[in-house]
Amino acid sequence: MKQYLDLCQRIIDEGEWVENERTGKRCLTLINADLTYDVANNQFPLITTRKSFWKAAIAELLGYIRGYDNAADFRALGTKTWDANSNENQAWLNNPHRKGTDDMGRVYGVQGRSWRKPDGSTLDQLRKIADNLSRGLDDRGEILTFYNPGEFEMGCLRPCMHTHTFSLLGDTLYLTSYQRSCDVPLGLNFNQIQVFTLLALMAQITGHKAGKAYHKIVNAHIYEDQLPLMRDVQLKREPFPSPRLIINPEIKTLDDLETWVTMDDFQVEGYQHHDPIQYPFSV
Ligand SMILES: Nc1nc(=O)c2c([nH]1)NC[C@@H]1CN(c3ccc(C(=O)N[C@@H](CCC(=O)O)C(=O)O)cc3)CN21
Ligand SMILES: O=c1ccn([C@H]2C[C@H](O)[C@@H](COP(=O)(O)O)O2)c(=O)[nH]1
Repeated sequence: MKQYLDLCQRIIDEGEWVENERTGKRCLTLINADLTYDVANNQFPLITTRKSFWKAAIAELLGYIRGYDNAADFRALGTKTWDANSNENQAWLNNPHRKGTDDMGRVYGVQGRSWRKPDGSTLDQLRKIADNLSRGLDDRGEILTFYNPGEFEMGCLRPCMHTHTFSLLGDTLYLTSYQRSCDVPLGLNFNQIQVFTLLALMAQITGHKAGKAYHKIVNAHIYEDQLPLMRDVQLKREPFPSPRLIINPEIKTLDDLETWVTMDDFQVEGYQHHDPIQYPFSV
């Protein structure tokens, strides 16, 4: 939690104002942030200085793992986070590749589970990683990437957290996740949970201990309409200790994640938090 608050403070102290054409809003912007999560000791990086809707963040991750391309499927899992980008951004609404209401196009999990090869067949990046790690193999290329510049125009948004690299040292699994663009008040609240949970889940289904997760962010920003709430409300609060994430031990394979897992298979213990804060969202 301290590292999150330190990053917010650093953006306020050292950030520079940058115009953003896509949203039409200015952002206070900092380049380069490194966050580390202690998955081995179950220090769940849940924001405590406001109420965090952590189930929505895990639902979003599960949707990526399943390769969903539709905001309705995300809603069925328990998150509305893709409603705006799939249905309210004019550039995407005008895009001939959009297949109708709720379509997100070829983003995130679509690339992760069915990357298109030149011969027309598809590649399942996550299945290959899960299979290798389950056999105790790290080929130094256990990389799940959603970043496919050749298909950017076929999706509603370029992926923000775009690449996850898994590494095996002995019987301990590590994760390094890269993010090109980070809405620190809203997006990072979810992305921290997702990086932590992705490592915890992959360790569990491949039969390894979880080590640390490293989260590398390039452009970390606060939108101008979020700044007063961050500076004058959230940063004035004292954090509480980290809660713990409990994952159903019956989740044992990638197939389990793809078929029967729901948000009921995740619990949080010891979550003390301050009141919610509603940050403005930019589409
Ligand atoms: N501007 C922007 N920021 C983002 O963080 C973001 C995007 N766009 N577009 C794609 C996804 C969607 N994400 C989202 C979208 C909405 C919330 C949000 O509204 N969160 C609220 C409450 C969520 C709830 O009630 O479930 C929050 O207070 O955290 C968070 C992340 C993250 N990403
Ligand atoms: O997982 C996510 C997804 C998105 N965001 C934020 C980062 C930016 O504020 C916007 C995306 O805008 P771009 O113009 O494509 O950079 O969404 C996030 O923080 N986390």
